[in-house]
Amino acid sequence: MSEPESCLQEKVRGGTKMNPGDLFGHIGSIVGSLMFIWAMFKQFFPYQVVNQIEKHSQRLVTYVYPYIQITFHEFTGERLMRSEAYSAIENYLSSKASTQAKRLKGDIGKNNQSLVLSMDDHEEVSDEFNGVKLWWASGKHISKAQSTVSFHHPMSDERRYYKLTFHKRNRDVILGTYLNYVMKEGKAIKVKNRQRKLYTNSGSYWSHVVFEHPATFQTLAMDPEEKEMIIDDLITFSKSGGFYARIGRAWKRGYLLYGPPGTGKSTMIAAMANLLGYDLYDLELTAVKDNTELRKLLIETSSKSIIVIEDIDCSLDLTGQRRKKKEKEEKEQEQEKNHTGQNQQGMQEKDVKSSQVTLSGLLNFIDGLWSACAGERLIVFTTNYVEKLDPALVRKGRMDLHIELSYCGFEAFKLLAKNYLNIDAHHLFGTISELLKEIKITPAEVAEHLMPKSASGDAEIYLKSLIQALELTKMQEKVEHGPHWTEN
Ligand SMILES: Nc1ncnc2c1ncn2[C@@H]1O[C@H](COP(=O)(O)OP(=O)(O)OP(=O)(O)O)[C@@H](O)[C@H]1O
Repeated sequence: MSEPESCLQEKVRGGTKMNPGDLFGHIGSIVGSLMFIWAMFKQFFPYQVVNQIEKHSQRLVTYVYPYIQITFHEFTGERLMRSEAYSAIENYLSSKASTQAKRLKGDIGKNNQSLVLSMDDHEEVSDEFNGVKLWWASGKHISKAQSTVSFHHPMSDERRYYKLTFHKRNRDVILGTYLNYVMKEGKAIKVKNRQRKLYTNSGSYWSHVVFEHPATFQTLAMDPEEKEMIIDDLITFSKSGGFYARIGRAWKRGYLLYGPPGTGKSTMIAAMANLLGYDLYDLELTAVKDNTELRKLLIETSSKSIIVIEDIDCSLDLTGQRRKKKEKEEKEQEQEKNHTGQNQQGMQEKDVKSSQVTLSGLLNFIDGLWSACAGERLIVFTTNYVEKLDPALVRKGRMDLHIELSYCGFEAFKLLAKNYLNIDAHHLFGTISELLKEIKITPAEVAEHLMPKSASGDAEIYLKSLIQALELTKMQEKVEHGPHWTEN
């Protein structure tokens, strides 16, 4: 028999297009009818003849219909839950549908921005896996029994399905690997397209909004090599589920971002979330009462998420209880000296005790319980003062990567100029390059100068404004450091 493609050519019968699923279904029903007739009449034939006929008819059936079909229904179970397999297949087929199917269905995606296309009912697309060709057809049953009952819900009696057709010689490949592959890919596409969320905690409860920060690594101004290294690290992490499972470690990674305010720490976190398609949990530690609440919050975070604790040095008494004790003693001495300050003192004490989350509570969670949570998670701490942090918090293994975000260098400036002014070169770049070698300015400040103030603004105006600011800072520093101050 020739390859199935020839059978699968569009057939127009009585004006309706026939897909391979229908075609094979049709052949199947003819074969079924013949079998039925044979069952009725075979008693009139001698035993040997029956044996011979059955042997040959079996061969004939196999010869005529060498394909296997698997149907995946949209709704399954008694409560008609939407099948995960169906939705994974739908996602998997969406890209194939847009290039192959002649009739497509369009819908607005969950992020309300992109149009999502899928194949319309009774359409068909082909696929190839390890050299094996197969076909997916979409279809729908309309239940007649329900159509009168569900008058108010005209769509509720439609049952959609996908039908997979493949040659029986490929059974092992399809059932063994292909279907797993489709499920995995389909779920990955779903994760990529899902609407991501930004969670924040008030006390021990998370609330969320849609996360739509536009930052990407492309727009993040920093040393290009370091940026490449970070992107590599993140992508490697996100693909290393198998590796972490094999070595028996929790699939987590810790990042410490440090640097002065306005150097892009928060922007980088948003870029990380956008790169990996993860949700963001912005954990406000000062709002968490104690370690029990902290544990509850962290356990509730979902897989594929970044948990962020910003300004960790301000959120936690990082030098442990000792400093607290010392402060308390000092305050007590002061209190003894000054009885009139009693009320105020009480209030300050209350502040110190308002959050009883401790460093050890946080570390215990990162090292211990955390490991029991399935799925991948990044934990990111940020600080403006890395030197203030307790070494226990930042030691390797807990914080796998320490990333310094620093003042704006010339490379970072060029990227900002490209982003904000859409220029790659300018005669003032040389002056700026020289000034940036001497003056510390944050990318946030540079961005402020380059931000177009009018629709017709000339790039030169903004670059000159930046040069002015840099020269002013240079003069101020000279004044502050006296006449002997030398530029470094
Ligand atoms: N490296 C950078 N690349 C591009 N834009 C930047 C960068 N750094 C800062 N910016 C701009 O400055 C603004 C403030 O930056 P951001 O909040 O990321 O800094 P930060 O280091 O997190 O500051 P803080 O320590 O005060 O939280 C951002 O909205 C962004 O537009």
